[in-house]
Amino acid sequence: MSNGIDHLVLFCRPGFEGECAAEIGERAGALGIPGYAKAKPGSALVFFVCQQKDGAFELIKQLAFDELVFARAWFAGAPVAIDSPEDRISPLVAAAEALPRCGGLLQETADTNDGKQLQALAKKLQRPLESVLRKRTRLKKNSPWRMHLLWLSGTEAFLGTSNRRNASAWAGGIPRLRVPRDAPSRATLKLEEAWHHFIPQEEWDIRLAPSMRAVDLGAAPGGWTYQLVQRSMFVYAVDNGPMAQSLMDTGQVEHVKADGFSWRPPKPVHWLVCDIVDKPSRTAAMVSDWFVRGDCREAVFNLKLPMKKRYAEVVSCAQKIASALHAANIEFELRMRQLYFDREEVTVHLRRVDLNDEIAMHRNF
Ligand SMILES: C[S@@+](CC[C@H](N)C(=O)[O-])C[C@H]1O[C@@H](n2cnc3c(N)ncnc32)[C@H](O)[C@@H]1O
Repeated sequence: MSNGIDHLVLFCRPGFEGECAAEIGERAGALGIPGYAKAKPGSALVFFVCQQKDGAFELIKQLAFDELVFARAWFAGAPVAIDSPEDRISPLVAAAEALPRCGGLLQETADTNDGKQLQALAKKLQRPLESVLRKRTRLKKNSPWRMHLLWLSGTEAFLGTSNRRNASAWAGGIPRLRVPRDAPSRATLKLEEAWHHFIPQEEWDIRLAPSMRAVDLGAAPGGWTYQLVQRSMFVYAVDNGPMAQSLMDTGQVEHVKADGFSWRPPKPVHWLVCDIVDKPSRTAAMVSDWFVRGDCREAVFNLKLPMKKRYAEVVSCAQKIASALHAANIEFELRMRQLYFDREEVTVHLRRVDLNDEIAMHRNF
C-alpha cells in the first residue's frame, strides 16, 4: 500500500452517491483532512481519497460514523492489485500487513446487481483466506478492529479496516431483517431498522417499554403501529385510511381519523412516529412543535426527498429543528440516517435528554 490507508470506502443507497460524497467531503474538510471523492452514479459506493498518508485511517478515528447521514457502512483501506485469479490470497495477505490485527474478516460487495454476483466468490474465499491470515497472525481474537474486503470484480478489491465501536454492525450496512408474517405492510421494517440503528439494544427495555403511549401519524395500514404494538405499547394511529383489522383486534390501538399535521394527543406520549409523505420542511416544523409543546419525548420520522438538492434539504431541516428546540431551551439528541429500508428519504431520530425519569413520569410521558 504505497500511500498507506488513504481510501475511505463508503457504502450508500444506489443513486445517493452524490449526497454521500458531498457529506464526507464536508466532514473531512472540517477536520483538516483533505481529499477528493470518487463516486460513480449508481455504483452504491463512494471512495474518498485522502491526500495525506493514512488519512482515511485518521478519518475513521476522528469522525463519528453515527453522525453520517448517507453512508450505510465504511472502512479505511486501499486498493489491492490482484494479478491473477489463480492466486487471490497472496496479494491480499501481503496487503493485510499494513492493517492493525483484526478480530475477524468481513467480505462485502456493493448493493448493486454486479455486486450481488460477486458474493459467491466472497463465500468461496472466506475460509481459506481466514486460515492464511490466522497463520500470518493478522487475526487476533477480541481486537476491536475488523478487516474489510470489498470486491469490485474478480481481480479488483479494496482491503481495509474499521473499528467495531465506530462502524456499522452489518456487512455493507445492510441489516438482516425479515417482514413478520402478520405485519400489515413491508414498511414495518423501516421502524424496526430505525430502532436497531438509533437505540442501543441494552436500552430497548426502558425506551421501548410495555405500556408506553405512542402516536403514529400516517399510520395506515399499520406497519409502524405493528412494531409499537409488538412492544406492548398503546397507540393512537392517526390516518384517514383503514388500519389492519388484526391490529385493531389487539385492543392496543385507537384509530384516529384526522389530519396528522394538526392533531395532538390529549396528554403527552413517550413516542411520536410519522411516515407521512409531505414536504420535509413541513414535517420538520410539525415534529419540532410536538417537542416544544412537550407532547412527546422521543420521535422517529421520515423526511421524504424527491427534490434535487437532497443533501442541502436534509441539512436545512436539521438546522430548523435544532434552532426551534434551542429557542425553547430543550436539550436533545438528533440523528439522521438513510437506512437500508428507506427509499427516497432519510429517517430522523429526535429525543429529549433534559428530562429525568421523575419529571417525565410526573408529566405522564
Ligand atoms: C407511507 S404510508 C404509511 C405506511 C405506514 N407507516 C405503514 O407502515 O403501514 C403514508 C400514510 O400517510 C397518510 N397520510 C398522508 N397525509 C396525511 C395527513 N395529513 N394526516 C394523516 N395521515 C396522512 C396516508 O393516508 C398513508 O396511509
